[in-house]
Amino acid sequence: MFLAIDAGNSNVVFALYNQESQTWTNQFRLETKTPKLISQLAKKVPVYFLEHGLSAADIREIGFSSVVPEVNGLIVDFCKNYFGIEPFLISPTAYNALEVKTQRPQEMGTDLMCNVVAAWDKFKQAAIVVDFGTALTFTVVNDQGEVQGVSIVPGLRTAIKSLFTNTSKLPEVELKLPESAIGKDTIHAIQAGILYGYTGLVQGMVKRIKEETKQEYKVIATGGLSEILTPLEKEFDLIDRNLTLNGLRLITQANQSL
Ligand SMILES: Nc1ncnc2c1ncn2[C@@H]1O[C@H](COP(=O)(O)OP(=O)(O)O)[C@@H](O)[C@H]1O
Ligand SMILES: CC(C)(COP(=O)(O)O)[C@@H](O)C(=O)NCCC(=O)O
Ligand SMILES: [K+]
Repeated sequence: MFLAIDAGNSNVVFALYNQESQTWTNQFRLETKTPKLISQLAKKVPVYFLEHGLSAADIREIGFSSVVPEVNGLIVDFCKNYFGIEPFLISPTAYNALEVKTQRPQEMGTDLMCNVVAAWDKFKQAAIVVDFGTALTFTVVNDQGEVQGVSIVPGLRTAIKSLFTNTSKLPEVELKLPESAIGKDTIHAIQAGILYGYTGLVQGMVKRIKEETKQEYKVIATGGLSEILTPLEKEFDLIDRNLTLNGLRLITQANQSL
């Protein structure tokens, strides 16, 4: 089995891929925060394997994407100790098939690179990948398979947290779309502002990118919060939570023989 490890700013996702059935068979998340991650790696991973009838020896190869360099050492050491495997750490330039046409290709988050590699593999067309993670990102690939660049705003939960931490009276609210854009109490006011506001933000960004580049795109959503903004459903050609994992697999595959 192939193991994909995707370290984002909120969660480290572990996902197991069965090459014979070509499916992701198992998936679990740990919290990225470092003190918690150390104990979670040591406890939750072995327990998960045990509970699901899996053995560390089932894992033949590991692909690792991280946008949180602080945790890389911990995860690499864990992989060496528990699986006896040195993971393949993805870099933004690890996938030669897609050229990164930005000023500093090395700066681009490897999760975003995984996203566009998976999008290109699926559609072979110009695409905008919208990733609803800790950050909300738009990554653009043109019809030649060239990565054009990225736009970044605070993610939905990050935006709600920032209101809560920067004000005296605003609570942290649930990510739930209210019926009206006009709030009738504080909780609804925040939900209305964030959820309808972000709906407009995503629509506006997609429109702006299309206008600037005079091109049509497949628009693909991914990330843990990709299904919260239900009014956006018609904007997306595809919502695929496994997009990053699929890209991680394709990049690892292109670099080593799976
Ligand atoms: N299956 C899920 N259901 C609900 N919330 C989720 C789920 N998966 C992730 N989330 C939440 O979505 C947010 C973004 O997650 P994710 O896309 O994994 O972010 P990152 O890549 O930045 O770690 C986090 O707050 C996470 O807890
Ligand atoms: C933009 C991101 C913070 C998104 O991270 P995530 O929300 O998945 O945790 C990450 O891809 C990152 O740190 N990128 C580096 C900057 C760049 O892509 O240009
Ligand atoms: K991510």
